[in-house]
Amino acid sequence: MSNQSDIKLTEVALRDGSHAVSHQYTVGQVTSVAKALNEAHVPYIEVSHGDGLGGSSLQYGQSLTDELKLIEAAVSVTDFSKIAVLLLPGIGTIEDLKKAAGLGAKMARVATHVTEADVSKQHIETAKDLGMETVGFLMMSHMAPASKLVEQAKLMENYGADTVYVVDSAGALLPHEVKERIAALRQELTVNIGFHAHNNLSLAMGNTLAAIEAGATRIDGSIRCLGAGAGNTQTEVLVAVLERMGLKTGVDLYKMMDIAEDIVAPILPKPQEINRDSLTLGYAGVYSSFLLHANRAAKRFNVDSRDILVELGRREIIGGQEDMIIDVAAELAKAKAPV
Ligand SMILES: C[C@H](O)CC(=O)C(=O)O
Ligand SMILES: [Mn+2]
Repeated sequence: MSNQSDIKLTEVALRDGSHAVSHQYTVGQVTSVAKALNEAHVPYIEVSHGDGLGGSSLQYGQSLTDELKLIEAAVSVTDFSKIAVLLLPGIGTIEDLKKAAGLGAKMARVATHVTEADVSKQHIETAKDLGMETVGFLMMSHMAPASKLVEQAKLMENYGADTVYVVDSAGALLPHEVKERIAALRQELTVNIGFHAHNNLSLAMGNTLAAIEAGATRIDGSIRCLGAGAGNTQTEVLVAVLERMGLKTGVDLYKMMDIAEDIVAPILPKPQEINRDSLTLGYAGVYSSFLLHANRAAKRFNVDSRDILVELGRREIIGGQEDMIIDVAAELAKAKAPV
């Protein structure tokens, strides 16, 4: 196991978890969660629409509250934790980034599909100019071999990313595949390497430990598993596991347990669990944030959401192609209609 004792956690419930609450976060909820996470000394708290800045739309899901208000609220109650924002070029813009920085966001995480890192250049460079810490976030990392990931990660490193993440958006990676990817990045890059898991195959914790063993020092978690699909690596559990391993996070375990139980659990519309739909995301290799949309399409077209997800996986549909969920559901409905 790595002898690194400085694992820096980013809590993503107020961003990735936005999918799980159908993008309905209120200022009150974000304020109470961010304030408590700050008191627990979580280094980074990500706040944005689930699909990043500018994500509120019919295509990605409309937010109840303007995300800039949520960012402002989180910044106003944090004096230890740094507020991070996610930006997917093409969904969010440089202007969105400037507004978030103006409100006090200190970290920009620029996310692209695993083979499209070149579109992150101007966003990473602008974030640097704004004085933000920068992260390159390579989504759907199961869709590319380690050699491709290295090539793409190097682009982000050259643009000025301080950290590059392997992002298992579908929760489809197996531990040996995580290890191979992180080890390759660790060998070829000089910047920090991070890992973001989804628990759809119940592998988020195992994969996270594999990533740490291979050299990752920046890890994402969602408290009470409040993330897309079956959620991410459960942050409070990770803090406990790392402490048992002698790896320091600086995060207060008891406080995290209390936040999970007393503040986050009451926010959840239903407990975060691996059910037939989230399991299918991991099994079929589908972007976790598609779950909400696939469920809605399944109801609308009276088809099995698993069939939609498996077909999306077969077609290798990726983030940004959410309109294909409706197409696939309509096609499945047509195929099963009596002639
Ligand atoms: C926009 C995505 O939801 C980012 C993410 O958390 C992932 O790919 O996983
Ligand atoms: Mn995610």
